[in-house]
Amino acid sequence: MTKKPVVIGVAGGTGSGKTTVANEIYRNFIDKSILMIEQDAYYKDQSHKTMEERVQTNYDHPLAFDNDLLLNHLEKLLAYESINKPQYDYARHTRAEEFTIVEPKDVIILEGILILEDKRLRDLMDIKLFVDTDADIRIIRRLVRDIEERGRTLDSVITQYTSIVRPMHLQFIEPTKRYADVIIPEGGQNRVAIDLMVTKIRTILEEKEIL
Ligand SMILES: Nc1ncnc2c1ncn2[C@@H]1O[C@H](COP(=O)(O)OP(=O)(O)O)[C@@H](O)[C@H]1O
Ligand SMILES: Nc1ccn([C@@H]2O[C@H](COP(=O)(O)O)[C@@H](O)[C@H]2O)c(=O)n1
Repeated sequence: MTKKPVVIGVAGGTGSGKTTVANEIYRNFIDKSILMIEQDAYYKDQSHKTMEERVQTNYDHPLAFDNDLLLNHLEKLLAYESINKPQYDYARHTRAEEFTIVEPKDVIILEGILILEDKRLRDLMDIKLFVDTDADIRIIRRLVRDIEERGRTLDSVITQYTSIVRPMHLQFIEPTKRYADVIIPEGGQNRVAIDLMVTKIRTILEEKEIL
């Protein structure tokens, strides 16, 4: 059997706990070969646009992402080739000049709001997870995070959430739950779900004769 990495997709709404879940899984394999790819790193480059134009972008629509590049990078990692992963700057709403060189690993965690929306990405995943957290909790988490870490103001988070994030979530993100193999309520605090996932990933690695 040809050796091929295991791909775990972690989807869910903004603030649902995707990154926390992905980090928890990652932590359990730190001794093994594991890497993380954030779909956010593949937001389309907007360096040619003015700041005023960038602020108007709908970042919760499938077309905001360069999924062709993401797909190309995943295919390389699946062939055990390294990639130059883009870096994203939330405050400037565009890609940074620098790249991160990512070396191939046996387990790939792909995390992002719309990773289950694109069939090409879904088809590469061995396990598809959807982190399901109530909208009121998600907006509270997002408010705190975006102001502390992503350079946004209270006003901009509220306006963006009501006019774009919420409607896009209902139209594009929530419906992808149907593609998930496992729905994880409450994200990173859900120890049972994390442990089950880690066990399942180990089983797949054994089946693929990677472990
Ligand atoms: N179960 C939890 N309880 C409290 N805070 C949490 C929990 N899960 C995540 N957070 C916090 O909420 C914010 C968003 O979580 P994160 O995992 O980044 O979500 P996502 O990647 O889905 O946007 C972060 O600041 C994180 O520390
Ligand atoms: N320039 C940007 C780019 C993205 N966003 C928001 O990020 C959210 C996705 O990231 P999570 O970690 O929350 O999953 C998404 O809802 C975008 O609205 C942004 O505000 N500005």
